[in-house]
Formats: sequence, C-alpha cells, structure tokens
Amino acid sequence: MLMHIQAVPPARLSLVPLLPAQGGMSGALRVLVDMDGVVADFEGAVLRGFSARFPAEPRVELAARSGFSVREQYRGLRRDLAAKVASVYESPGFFLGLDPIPGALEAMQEMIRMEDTEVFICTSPLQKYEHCVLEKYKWVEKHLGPEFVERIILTRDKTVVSADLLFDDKDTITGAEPNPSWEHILFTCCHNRHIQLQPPRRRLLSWADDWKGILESKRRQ
Ligand SMILES: Cc1cn([C@H]2C[C@H](OP(=O)(O)O)[C@@H](CO)O2)c(=O)[nH]c1=O
Ligand SMILES: [Mg+2]
Repeated sequence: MLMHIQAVPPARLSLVPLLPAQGGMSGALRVLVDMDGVVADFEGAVLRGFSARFPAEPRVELAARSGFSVREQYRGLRRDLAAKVASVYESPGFFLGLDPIPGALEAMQEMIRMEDTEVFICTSPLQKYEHCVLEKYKWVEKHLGPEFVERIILTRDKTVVSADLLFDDKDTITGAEPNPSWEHILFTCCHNRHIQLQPPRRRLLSWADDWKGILESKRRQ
C-alpha cells in the first residue's frame, strides 16, 4: 500500500492548540528538588567529618562558609586542606550518612501527594562517583522510600532537564541549555546566605518557609 506523507500547509499551523502552561501534556506542575543542601545535609557532614579526621587542622565553621565549593574555601585557608576536605566527602559512607535537612522529608511526602504535581529528585554525582552514586540511591530509599527512588534524576547537567521549578542551593546553575525551562528557586544554605539575588529571582529560606506558595504561584503563571 502506498503511504502519503502530507505536508501541513503553513496556514494550518496556527490552528495547532497551544501547549499547557506547565509541565508536560498532562498540565501537571513538575518540580525538581535538589538533594545535597536541600534534602540532605552535605555541609554539616563535611564539617563533622573533617573535624573528626583532622582535629588539629584549621576548619571553616558553617557560619563562616561562603561560596558553593567547600574545597575552594579550604584551599583558601591553606593549599593542602583542599585535598583533605575532599577526602572527607569522597569517603565510603559519607553520602549515605548525611542527615536529612529539617522539614525536608515531610515536605517531600506532602508534595508527592499533591494533585497535579510531579516531583523529582534532581541531583548531581561527584566526578569521583564511586561511592556517591550508589549511596545517593540508598539514602533516598532509606529516608524517602522506594517511590522516590523511581523519581531520581542523576545528572551533571540540570539545565537539560525540563520542569517548572528547581529548588537548589547552588547559586549559579549552568550547562548545555542556556535557557532552562525551570525557574531556579535558591534554597538557603550556609554557603549562599550572603548572596543578594537580582529580581525576579526567588529564595526558599528553609522547608518551614512557604514552598506551597511558590508552587501555587507557578501554577497561576
Ligand atoms: C564538591 C561539592 C559537592 N556538593 C554536592 C553537590 C552535588 O549534589 P546535589 O546536586 O544533590 O546538590 C554533589 C556532587 O557535586 O555534591 C556540594 O554541595 N558542595 C561541594 O563543595
Ligand atoms: Mg545541592
């Protein structure tokens, strides 16, 4: 049987219905939630691990943290401390042992049950991924359960993931896509507290802050 491939005349294109404002074809709001610094306390565990392993060395207290990279701040203190602090977060057991950020687990459970809402955990592995990747999966299973394991997106480039919102503690998120589809909500963490955001950029101060209000405002856009 002969198949005809029909070209759509340009005039017909305007009749194509507009895509829904949010998320995929379902119209649900799609939310990406970062892991370290947002649901898992990376910074607290680095300081605890560093103090235990190198008690005689100078350290950066959480109140003195600034800049996303722990390694770079320790390098600024003394060059050789960069490798020492990296050895803490590259150790087996480090990522699995992170404490949950206060309120995060409850918020995630509430968010996943919300109508018209798709939640994903969007997290980057370390370049030295040996322990980190497996332990991130185990952490999610242990603290959030198997339905969230289904919702892990592991990527070094969050800009190519499409969503309406991304809650993330990293102040500048760049990658292959210059115009990511999501709005980045900066989640407040010790290293980003001092950053003055340029409007219209928004923050979530903690999980006690109004994360539902941010979701609702995005639904209305
Ligand atoms: C090296 C380093 C990693 N991380 C986190 C961010 C990434 O996780 P996440 O994308 O879940 O925030 C992960 C790998 O870089 O470790 C920090 O938060 N600070 C650091 O200095
Ligand atoms: Mg993070």
